[in-house]
Amino acid sequence: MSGKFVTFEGPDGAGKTTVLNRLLSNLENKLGDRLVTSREPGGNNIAESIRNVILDRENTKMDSRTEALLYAASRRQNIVQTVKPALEKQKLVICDRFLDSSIAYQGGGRMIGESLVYEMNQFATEGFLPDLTIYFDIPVEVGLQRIAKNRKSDDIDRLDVETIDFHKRVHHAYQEIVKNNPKRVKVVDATQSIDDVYSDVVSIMNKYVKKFME
Ligand SMILES: Nc1ncnc2c1ncn2[C@@H]1O[C@H](COP(=O)(O)OP(=O)(O)O)[C@@H](O)[C@H]1O
Ligand SMILES: Cc1cn([C@H]2C[C@H](O)[C@@H](COP(=O)(O)OP(=O)(O)O)O2)c(=O)[nH]c1=O
Repeated sequence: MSGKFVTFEGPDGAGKTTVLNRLLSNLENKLGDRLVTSREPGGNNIAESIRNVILDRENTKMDSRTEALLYAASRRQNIVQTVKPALEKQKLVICDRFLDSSIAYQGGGRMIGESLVYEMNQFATEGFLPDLTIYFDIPVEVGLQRIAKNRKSDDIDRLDVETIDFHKRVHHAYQEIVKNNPKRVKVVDATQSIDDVYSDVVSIMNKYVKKFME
């Protein structure tokens, strides 16, 4: 497979979606159908159906391990149906969140434990990892303030109502992922202006997935 698989990671409110949308609209012109985008949970019909179950505000009784399994199921479908077929056709695949989100949110946030969540996900991923992960680094409070400032109340999902401690555990788990995967995970300072974050992301892409950026 000589395509490239790039994932965006970070706490809620870090600005991933904002920067990703800008990047994608620029890359679409250049790459056309050599660019494939996805997101987790979701990315195709089956995985989007799983997403709706996970994020449904009515599902207050969802057990942490049920949730972790559903994320892994969505991931499996994303890999098999969307990501790998595109990589086999030498495309660039950019995905909003991937395995690191499960390690951080279910492993850290929900306290299942990072290594247990990692092990469980091996069934879904068979060891498959991104070529490059761009991590949006931001203090928990700043991310949450951004969300609070900009979101309408009917836009709030089950995970947005988690406690500050939950988000701090997620953040801490992400820091560990960054520390333990220096080759794969590149960090951007997400507290900067949108323009500066965007330009840092483009610099990283220019360096690590050069052939799609020229
Ligand atoms: N660099 C930035 N500075 C200030 N506000 C930002 C920045 N990036 C994003 N935002 C705003 O913060 C909110 C969350 O951004 P979003 O891109 O949805 O984050 P994420 O997808 O990481 O959860 C949005 O309302 C967005 O307009
Ligand atoms: C992929 C994934 C996401 N999540 C969470 C992180 C987000 O809060 C939520 C996805 O919702 P989404 O609205 O896509 O959030 P964002 O714009 O911040 O990416 O799901 C997990 O808890 N585990 C996972 O494995």
